Amino acid sequence: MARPALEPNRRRSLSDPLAVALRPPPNESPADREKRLLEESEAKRVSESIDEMLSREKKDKKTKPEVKILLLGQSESGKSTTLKQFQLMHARAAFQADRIAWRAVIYLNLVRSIRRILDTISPESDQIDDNDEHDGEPASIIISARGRPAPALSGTRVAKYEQYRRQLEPLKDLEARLIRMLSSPDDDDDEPTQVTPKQPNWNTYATGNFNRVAIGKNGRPTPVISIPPSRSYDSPISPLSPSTSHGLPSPGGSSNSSSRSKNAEVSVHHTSNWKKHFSLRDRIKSPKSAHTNEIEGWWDDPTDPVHVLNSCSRAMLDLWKDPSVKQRLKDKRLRLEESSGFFMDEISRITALRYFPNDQDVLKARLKTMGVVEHSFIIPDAQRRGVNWKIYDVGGATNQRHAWAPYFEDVNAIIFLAPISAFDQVLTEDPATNRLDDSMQLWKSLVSNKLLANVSIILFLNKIDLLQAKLKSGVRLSHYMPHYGDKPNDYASVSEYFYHTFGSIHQRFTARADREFKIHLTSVTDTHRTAKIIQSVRDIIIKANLRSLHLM
Ligand SMILES: Nc1nc2c(ncn2[C@@H]2O[C@H](COP(=O)(O)OP(=O)(O)OP(=O)(O)O)[C@@H](O)[C@H]2O)c(=O)[nH]1
Ligand SMILES: [Mg+2]
Repeated sequence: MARPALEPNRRRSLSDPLAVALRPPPNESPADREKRLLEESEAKRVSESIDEMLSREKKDKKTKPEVKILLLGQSESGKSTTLKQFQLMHARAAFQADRIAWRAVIYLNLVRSIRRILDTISPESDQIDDNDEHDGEPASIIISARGRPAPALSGTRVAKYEQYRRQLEPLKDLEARLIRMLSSPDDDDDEPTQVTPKQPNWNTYATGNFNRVAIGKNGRPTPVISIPPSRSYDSPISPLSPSTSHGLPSPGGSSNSSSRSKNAEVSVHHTSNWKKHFSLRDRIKSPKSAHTNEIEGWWDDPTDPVHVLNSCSRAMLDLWKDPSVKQRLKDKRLRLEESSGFFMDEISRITALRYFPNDQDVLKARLKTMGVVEHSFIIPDAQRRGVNWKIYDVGGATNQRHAWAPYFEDVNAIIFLAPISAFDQVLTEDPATNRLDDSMQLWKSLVSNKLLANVSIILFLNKIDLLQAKLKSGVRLSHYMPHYGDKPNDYASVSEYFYHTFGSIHQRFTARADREFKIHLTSVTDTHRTAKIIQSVRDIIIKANLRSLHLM
């Protein structure tokens, strides 16, 4: 039998193992040969079209501008709130679709405020003050000097305390239930156990020594989920029980270990699907009716948390309006109005059966971030081309900061938030550290970080509304920052002082003096004001980005 003609590549490279492997069988029939050649030609066509697709994507990626932004700052500085403002501006439909899911968080914020009040006014809290003066310090309590809390005063007794406690007892179970609903079954396992330094050595990441966190996709740390394990709420230490309250509660825990677990802040990672229980999807009969108030919704479901809240509404209002309660909170120096997730002035609206959160409620709702959450937006540039913005919202608590560094490498801009109203507060997770000190240290280490030398930085001196209220109420900055001296204690002088202080830290320590750098005085819960600031941030970032593209 005649030997089939050698394929050209065969002739060239018989010793090539790949060519040998691809060599057709020696006794190939003409029909088999034709079939093989057809298959080979089809495979070649497919392979070429994949190559073409890949190269097109690569080209697209090169030409389609992309901007990466990191939101940084200590816990409760306002990072997630800033992100919500971006969503409001650039993904409004999705933001509004999610509003109903925030109902659970807002309920929980409200219930926790009630518990903080009850714990603070309980007669037992005086014993704790006497025995354990400085433990269990809430984040919003006044501290007497940099770091040391002022002794709490016993003062006024609340005559109706027992009555309030009894009437509000159902909220105890509701709190545990809301936490269970917000958490997913697997979340408990993800409680971060690492003890990390406040200021991780981010530079070690650049030298390849960064091995503290589990590395996930893209070589970045895998995000963690943390919801206080429900067992701490099922434990005999009952959140609302007068006989078991320990110290003053705080929004995120206290230095007292037992109260720390019961007060641990609820935090949910985006992967935990916390929105599912409160979305409208399964409840509305006709989606259209959502706009006409005709929906048959959660208020028809007797198991919905709103019923417990609604039945406790009167007692909540009485508690909050009671002058002896107000005085007691003042004596104990608990300024609840300043704390995260404050809804006490809207009890009637929020506990109404048909309560539907508005935009402002969502901005005020507090849910602590764990890990790093990526959000994408298409934002038009000056030429109306869609630019892909990736914004990373990180957890700011000290045990979360180790996860920031892997994002430093390819980020274009950082929005750093420093809550300047917090000059008289301490970190929830570390009551020995003044919040403003912590913000300044963080700021210094970021601006001097060589990995970030080419990154534009926008500084938000945030919570100016709270700063204004605090100064007006007579709290003196010089009491906490002796450097401030006898300058006027008004908003204009104090905000200028912070503007100058943070600005000069940048000037002295920056890794690159000519980077794009801008400072804004912000109140990121204020939509109108923040929209304007975001617009200017957008312009700065796009300008800096274009410049770097041209330089490349
Ligand atoms: N009054 C007022 N409240 C603010 C401001 N910025 C943020 N908040 C509130 O402060 C709380 C904490 O804000 P978040 O945005 O959750 O803080 P975060 O920086 O994301 O905190 P972590 O996730 O723990 O790192 C929320 O209840 C916000 O509504 C502000 O400028 N003024
Ligand atoms: Mg957050």
